[in-house]
Formats: sequence, C-alpha cells, structure tokens
Amino acid sequence: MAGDETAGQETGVEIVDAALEGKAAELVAKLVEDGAASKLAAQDATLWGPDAESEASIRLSWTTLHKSSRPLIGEIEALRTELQAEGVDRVVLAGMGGSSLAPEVITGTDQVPLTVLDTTDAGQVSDALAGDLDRTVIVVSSKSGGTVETDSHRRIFAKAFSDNGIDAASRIVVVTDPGSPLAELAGKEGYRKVFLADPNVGGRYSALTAFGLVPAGLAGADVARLLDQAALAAGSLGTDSPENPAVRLAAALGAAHADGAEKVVLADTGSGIAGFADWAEQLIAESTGKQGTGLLPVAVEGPDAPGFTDARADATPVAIGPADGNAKIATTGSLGAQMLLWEFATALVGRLLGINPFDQPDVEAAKKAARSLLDNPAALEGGAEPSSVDGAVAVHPSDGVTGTGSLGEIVKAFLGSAPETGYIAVQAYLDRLDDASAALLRTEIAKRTGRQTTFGWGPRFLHSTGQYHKGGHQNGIFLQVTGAVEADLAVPDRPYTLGQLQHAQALGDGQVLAEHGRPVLRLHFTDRAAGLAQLISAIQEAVK
Ligand SMILES: O=P(O)(O)OC[C@H]1O[C@](O)(CO)[C@@H](O)[C@@H]1O
Repeated sequence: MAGDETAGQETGVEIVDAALEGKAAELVAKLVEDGAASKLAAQDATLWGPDAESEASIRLSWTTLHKSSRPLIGEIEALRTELQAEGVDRVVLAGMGGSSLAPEVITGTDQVPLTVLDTTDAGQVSDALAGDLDRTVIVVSSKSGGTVETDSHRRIFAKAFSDNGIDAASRIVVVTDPGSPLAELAGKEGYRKVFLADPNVGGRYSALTAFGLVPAGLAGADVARLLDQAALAAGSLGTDSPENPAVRLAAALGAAHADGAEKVVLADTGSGIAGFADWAEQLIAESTGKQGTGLLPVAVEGPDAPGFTDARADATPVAIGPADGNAKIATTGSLGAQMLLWEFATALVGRLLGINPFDQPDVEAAKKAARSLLDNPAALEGGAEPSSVDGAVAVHPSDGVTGTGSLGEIVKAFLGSAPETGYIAVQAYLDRLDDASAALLRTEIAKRTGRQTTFGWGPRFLHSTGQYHKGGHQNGIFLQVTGAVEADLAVPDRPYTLGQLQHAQALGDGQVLAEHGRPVLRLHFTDRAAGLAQLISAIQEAVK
C-alpha cells in the first residue's frame, strides 16, 4: 500500500510554527492533566459535558476498531473470491458522506478501481450504469438505511440489472446498521450479503468499520494492512503524554482557533495518500461546525495553492505529509494511522471548543427543505425566473444579493461582499467527473479575493461541510452552481427524477442558508461547458 512509508513509526505531528507551538503548550498540558486521551481511548462519554453524554455513549466504539474489525477481513476476502469466480470484478459504491469518503481514499491510495456514487447528477450516474453490468456488484452503504441519494442509486441499479437479464439481488451487497430499513429490505429481497456495521460508531468515524472496509476490500484494497497501520498508532494516541500526536494536533488547532484561526487549510505535501483532505473535511466540519463555532476545513490543491501560501490570521495551513511551504502544522504517517490520528484529534478539539463532536444538528434542515420541494413540484419549478441571463448563465440571487448587470458585475459584487475574515463556499451541483474543471473555480476565486474559499460537489458536501455552513460561524457567502440536465434518469417507484432531486437539493440548501441570513448566488448553466468557461473568464476579468 502506498502511503505506509512510516508504518512502524506510527504517526507524527509537527507544530512547525514556533509561536503556535508556544500557545498550544498550555492546552497540551491541560489535556494531559485531564487524562483526556486515555479517557477517550477507554470510550469515556463524559468528556464533552453532560449535554453530549447520551450521544457520546453510543458513538465511541471507533477507538478500538483496529481490533474489533479484524473478523471482517476474512468475510470480505471470501466474498471477493466468490464474486471473482463468477466474473464479477467491477465494484460500484452507493453511499453518502461517511459511507463513501473513506473507501474512496483507501482505494485511491491503493490504486484500485472503485466507482463511487455520491451524486444525484443524472449524467454521472448514467456513466456508471454504462459500465459493464455483467461484471458489476453494487455495494449499497447507509448507516441509517434511509438516505435518499443512496436509496435512489439502489433502485436505479436494481432496475438496470433486471433490464439486462441479471439477477439484481445477487449483485447487491449491503452495509448498514442492525435494524435499519435497509437491513430489513435486504432480508426481504434476498440481497447477496448484508454486512451489519457497529452501530456505536457515527458515519464520519466509520472508516475502519464495514463502511470503509467492505467496499474498499471488495475492490481489492489491502484493508488488513489499513487496520495494522491504525493498530500501530493506537497506543500512542490513547496515552496522556505531551508527545501524543493527537493531543498536540488538537491543542494546536484549539489554540489557533482561540486566536481567530477558525479555518484549517489542508494540503497534501507528499503523504502518499490520495485525497485525505476530502475525507478529513467531513470529520472536521460535521464534528465541530455547530453552535456558531467550529473549524472550517479548506481542502486545497497543494502547498502552492492560494489559501495555503497566503493564509491570513483566520486560517491555519496544515500539511498532510512532511512540512512544506507555509505549513504551520504537519501530520505524517500511513493512511490508517492518520485516520485514527485525526479522529482522536477532532474528538479532543470538540472538548476544547465545548461542543458535542458526535451530532450534526444542522444537516437535517437541508434534507427537509429538499423533501418539501420534491413534494411540491410547483415550488420546485416556480421561482425559477432568473433575475438576469448572460449567455449560458442564468442568475438566481437570494434576497439582498445583486442579480442584475453583466455576469462580471454580478460576480464582482457578490465576491466583494465576503467579509474580510469570512469565507466563500463554491457548491457545484454538477458531474464531478465530466465537469471536473469546475473545481478551478476555487483556485480562481481564492487567488483573486484573498478570502478562504472552499469547493464542494453537491450533494456530497451537504453530508460534510454542509453542517458547518449552517451550524458554524455565520460568515460565509455561498456560490451555487447548477447545470442543465441533458438526459434525466427516473428513480424507479419514486415520483421524481434524479435531475429533480438534484435541483431540489440545491434549492433546498439555498433556502436554508438564506434563512440563516447568508448571501446565496445561484448561477445556472444552461450549457454546462459554455457556462463554466464564461464564469471563469468573468471572474478573471472582473476580480483582479
Ligand atoms: O450512512 P447514511 O445514514 O446514509 O448517512 C450518510 C451521511 O449522512 C450524514 O448523516 C449527514 O447527512 C453523515 O453524517 C453520514 O455520513
């Protein structure tokens, strides 16, 4: 496995910035004195105060997964061998947030193919369907068993298998919590295999449960080694010592936060891990972004990227890998070790910030708004009149946001409204493979505005940074990008199409953000490629 150069050396945290190290020292001492790390390792639910205790008491089994998940390895291997003997070697994963982010990083790091569906983009799902179905197994992963995106993918694939004369039940593998509606359905339908995950682990801490291991292992990743890597790190992470990397990381992030650095800018500096920041983003944002506070993760392209090189006092640049460039902190180690490191550190940050790191109280609001739009097609289609149209871009501003003039003027006014120490969130409800170049928007905006800028693919980010957007410090502005759907896909036995679901998710989240008083500008591309090119040049010309 790439990324395990330091296997045997556990994991390390270097606080590169001397001033930050000095400020962190007090918090390090406090965490050590409180015995926080050993209590966390021992799954003590009292660490976050009485209000968090009942939730924490059913959320802490992740600290020992490197041991408790071992029996899964054989089961996964047996299923993989069985499927391969039948010529089934293409793995598709349907899952949102914690149910897909870890397997994506694990397989990316091991360089084995896994098709991840965490989208409602009809084009992207159609492309996944166009793969060789004869050789395909779909892993349907959902803790709750009720996530609408995942349920839609299951329905679409089940129908496609049947339409192609393939026994759908034999090609559907389920990962879910015991007793979930999906577990029940799987039993009823006779799906190939059901892996029941440990229910005492929340989605974003579930990398080393069946949620991370089953899809990654079926795809061919070395998941036993991943557990070995975590096991090597576990001892030091649970020790009450000023050398404990998780204590050091939590203290440094906590001290930076106390000083106004509420953003954590994550850049890979040669860790050998593929896309660690995309996974860490959910862990940090959903765990800490609540009660008007938290840490906002900003995943950037590398140590030379805007946001990292020019980070101001409101952000801490963190290297995933060796210290490089402007990094104030660097975290090193293999993938399994770094996952456990960041989980421990995030839970400890929760204690330092006085929040419950195991709930996600504001995620539900966007889901609810999307549901009510889907129930009311008139509302979904109505209000669709743009305030203006410039070429392939139709403009939909929230109240108080400028929506007339040329695209350049609109964008300039909008980006200029981001508070000095606020942030700009780009939310692209597009195809993250075919429209991948939309990610350029982050770089262009960050470079030109000097504001911390995040980029998220909708609806995937709704299960990640979406919590912070609504629950964290309310100083963000939100640029939504949506696009025309060329060939929509019906969701079998549901009254909506994927395109409608995607549209409802964008509008629903936009509504909730606007209700929070946040500025939202939705730019709809009537032609995706042309609209994107137009937007990028409008930004380049208007914001110098
Ligand atoms: O695994 P599930 O229940 O489908 O949930 C997916 C994701 O949705 C969330 O609940 C938030 O929307 C995440 O915490 C979780 O990882």
